[in-house]
Amino acid sequence: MTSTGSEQARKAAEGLEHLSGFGNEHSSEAVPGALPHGRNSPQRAPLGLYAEQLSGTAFTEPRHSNRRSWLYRIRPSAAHPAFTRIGNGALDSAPFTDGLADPNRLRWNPLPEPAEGTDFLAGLWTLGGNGDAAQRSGMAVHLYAANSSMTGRVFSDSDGELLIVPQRGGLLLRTEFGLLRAEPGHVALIPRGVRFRVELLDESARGYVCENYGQPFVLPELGPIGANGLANARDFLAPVAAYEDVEGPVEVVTKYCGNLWSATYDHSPLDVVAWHGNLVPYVYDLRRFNVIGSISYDHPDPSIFTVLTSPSDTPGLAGVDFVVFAPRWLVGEDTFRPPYFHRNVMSEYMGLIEGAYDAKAEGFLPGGGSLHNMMSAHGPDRDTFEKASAAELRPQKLDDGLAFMFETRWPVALTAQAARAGHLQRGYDEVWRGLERHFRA
Ligand SMILES: O=C(O)Cc1cc(O)ccc1O
Ligand SMILES: [Fe+2]
Repeated sequence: MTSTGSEQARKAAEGLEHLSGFGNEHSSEAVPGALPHGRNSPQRAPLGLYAEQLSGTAFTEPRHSNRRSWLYRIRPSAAHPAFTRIGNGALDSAPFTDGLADPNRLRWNPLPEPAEGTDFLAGLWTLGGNGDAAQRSGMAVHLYAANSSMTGRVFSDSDGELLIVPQRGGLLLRTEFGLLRAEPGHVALIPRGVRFRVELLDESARGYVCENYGQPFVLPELGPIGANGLANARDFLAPVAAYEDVEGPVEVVTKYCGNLWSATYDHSPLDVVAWHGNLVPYVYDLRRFNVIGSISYDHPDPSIFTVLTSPSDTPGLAGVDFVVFAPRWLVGEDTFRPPYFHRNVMSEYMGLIEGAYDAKAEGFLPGGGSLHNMMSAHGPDRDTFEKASAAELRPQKLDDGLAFMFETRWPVALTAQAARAGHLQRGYDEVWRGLERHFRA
């Protein structure tokens, strides 16, 4: 990418304004008077704009989960030519019919550096997933590695919302709703169907994407925790309206039931001058997460670190949870403090944004990832087990890492490229070898 490109993006990303609050009814206008008052679709929308509704849930879903926004735009989205199929590159979708759900513990190094000129969309690489995109259930795990901003094209995903987890390099997301900045340590969410362009704020960028085909992510219930805690609603930031008034060819790529389709519009579809509603893209700084843990004994289950959850029809059972392991104090008395040994009915994909993770002494790298599929036995590696079993238990600050997990209700089937990847670690099982027997009857 040219340095001018990232300079422009950096300038645009400076001092962005936001609207705060998860799930709020927001409204924003880039030009005063662009939003109609008292109604959504007046006979003539202000300033000659077109009114358009974008829904994220069925019209008839209960109020508390209903999502939609009204967009006031230069041209209606309907004004476009036919889409035609293009190659999917390394992007794949559920159902992963050739995919194998592997009972082995698996771990990958970071993706290899991409070829020169790879943008976010071209740099998406699917590891695996579950469910079925066309059934709006399940999820996919993708990684991305890019060294170029998207230019002359925008992307939208009809199959699900995209939770983007930058690990290296900041991103400027130019969306239909306005601009968002996502740096490593932040997450960004793009709702299903929202058009956006990713520009790089640094020389290169890489990270993770959870594509959620299921119900939109919400904040988890807090139960006995009370009215506050975990991710606080006001820390979720939506953009203010900002539009492109660009006439000329713009490629719009959409992912639709697993395949990429492209159409060349004669204008930019990022032409929304004003909008209101509760279906919005947003960013969240993971360092704002209010970490709750044990102040007596035992290691709590990591559900206590849930940032966002995509509910299923069964109460408490998530299609996918997004969980963060953020800096925190460990004070448990007579407690094995790192993650315990376990076999979990849910499947766990973990990534590392920076530093190290407390269950793995070595080999779990920033930008890499591990998959501990349903019922696979895992937990601390040998070195971590030995150290933590012998440690003197003083209050200890864990502040050298930021890890996360996509935890999903169904096993993750691998793509062939993930199963055969050169960056798949061989011999991951070794980290649990040599766990000695200590039993004395
Ligand atoms: O496997 C992991 O490292 C994730 C995890 C962390 C933890 O603290 C408890 C259970 C669990 O699955
Ligand atoms: Fe686990």
